[in-house]
Amino acid sequence: MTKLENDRFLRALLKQPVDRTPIWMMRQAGRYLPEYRESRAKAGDFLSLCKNADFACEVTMQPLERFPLDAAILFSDILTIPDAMGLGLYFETGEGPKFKRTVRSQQDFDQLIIPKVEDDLGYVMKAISTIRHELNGKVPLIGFSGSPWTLATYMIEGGSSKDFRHSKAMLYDTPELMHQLLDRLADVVIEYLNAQIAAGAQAVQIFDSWGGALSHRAYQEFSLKYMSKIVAGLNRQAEGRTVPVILFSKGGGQWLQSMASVGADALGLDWTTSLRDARALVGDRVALQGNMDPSVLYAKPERIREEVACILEEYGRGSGHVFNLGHGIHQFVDPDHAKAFIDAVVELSPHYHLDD
Ligand SMILES: Cc1c2[nH]c(c1CCC(=O)O)Cc1[nH]c(c(CCC(=O)O)c1C)Cc1[nH]c(c(CCC(=O)O)c1C)Cc1[nH]c(c(C)c1CCC(=O)O)C2
Repeated sequence: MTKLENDRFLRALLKQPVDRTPIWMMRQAGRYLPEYRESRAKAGDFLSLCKNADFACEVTMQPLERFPLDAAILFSDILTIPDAMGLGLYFETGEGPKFKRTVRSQQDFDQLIIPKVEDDLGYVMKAISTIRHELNGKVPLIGFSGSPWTLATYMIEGGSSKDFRHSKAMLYDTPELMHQLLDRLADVVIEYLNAQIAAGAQAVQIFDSWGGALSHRAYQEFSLKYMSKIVAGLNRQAEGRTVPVILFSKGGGQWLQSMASVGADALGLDWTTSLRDARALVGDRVALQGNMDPSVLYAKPERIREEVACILEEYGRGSGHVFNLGHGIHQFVDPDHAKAFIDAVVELSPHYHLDD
C-alpha cells in the first residue's frame, strides 16, 4: 500500500485538523483545458475517453499537472449506469447526452437490464486502478455516482431536460413506478460505489444535480430517501482509513438539516447558500464543500482572489471545509483563471487553520 502524501482533503471531510483548506474543482478535467481537447480528439469522442483506462487516466491527471489540487476525481460520467442498464448512451456534439431508449412505463422498467457491475462497468474499475497506480499516493482519488433521482431524470427524459416533463408526470401520476425505478437505481449505485471503493476510490461523491428541481416534500421522498439508502449500504473503510461520502444536491440549500442527518460525512453546496449559515445549521454533524459561483472564473484574477477571501471568511476558522466551485467549471474559462483561484485558496487559507 503506497502512503498518501497529501491527505488534507480526506482529513477536512472528517473535520480533522489541516494546515490549509483543501481544494479540488468539479469537472476539473474537461474542455476548458486544451490538453483535454487534444486527448479527446485522439480518443475520438468523450465516451471513448471514459471507456479506455489509459485515456481516462491521462485526462484525470491533466489538471493535477497544472495546479496544486488536493484530490483527483475519476474521469467518467454519471450516465455509465443507465448505459449499462441497456438504454444506449450517446453524445451528439454540442447537444449533451442522449439515450436511444427511455423508461416511461412499467414495461420499459421491466426490460431494464440489471447490470453486473464488475463486468458491465468493469472499465470504470480498471480506470480507477490505473489512476491509483499513476497517482502513486500524491493525492486521494474521488469516485462518484449520480443520485437515483438525477439518473432517473435522464433515463425518463432520454437526455437533459429543462422542465423534467416526463419525470414529474411519472412522479405525480404513478409514484409507485417512480419508486420502483429509484429503488432499483439505489441498489445498482450501492454496488457500483462499493466496487469503486474496492478498486481504490478513497472518497465518493453522490451528484444529485437535479435534486433542487423537486418540491420540498418530493425532495425528501424521491431523492433524499434513496441517497440515504445508498449511504447506509456503502463500505466506508478501505486500506485502513475511512472512505468519506459527500452528498451534493444542487439547489438543496433549504434542506441542509435533513441532508445532514442521513449519515454522510460532508455536504456539497452550490453558490446560492451562505457557508456561514450552512455551518450554523449543520453544526458538527458534517463537513461542507463549496461554494464559489463558477462564473467568478470569468472575472479578472484579482477579483477571483477577493471572492476566495470572502468565502474563506464566511466559513471561518477550523477544519471541515473543502473549497470547491458550487458546480462544474465552465468550458470557456481561461485555465490561468482556474490557477489564480486555486493559488488564492492555497495562499489565503492557512490563516484559518492556525489553531487546528
Ligand atoms: C449531470 C451530470 C452528467 N455528468 C456528471 C453529472 C453530475 C455533475 C453535474 O451536475 O454537472 C458528472 C461528471 N461528468 C464528468 C465528470 C468527470 C470528473 C470531473 O472532472 O469532475 C463528472 C463527475 C465528465 C464529463 N461529462 C461530460 C463532459 C463533456 C464531454 C465533452 O468532452 O464534450 C465531461 C468532461 C458530458 C456530460 N455528462 C452529463 C452532461 C449533462 C454532459 C454534457 C454537458 C456538457 O457538455 O458539459 C451528465
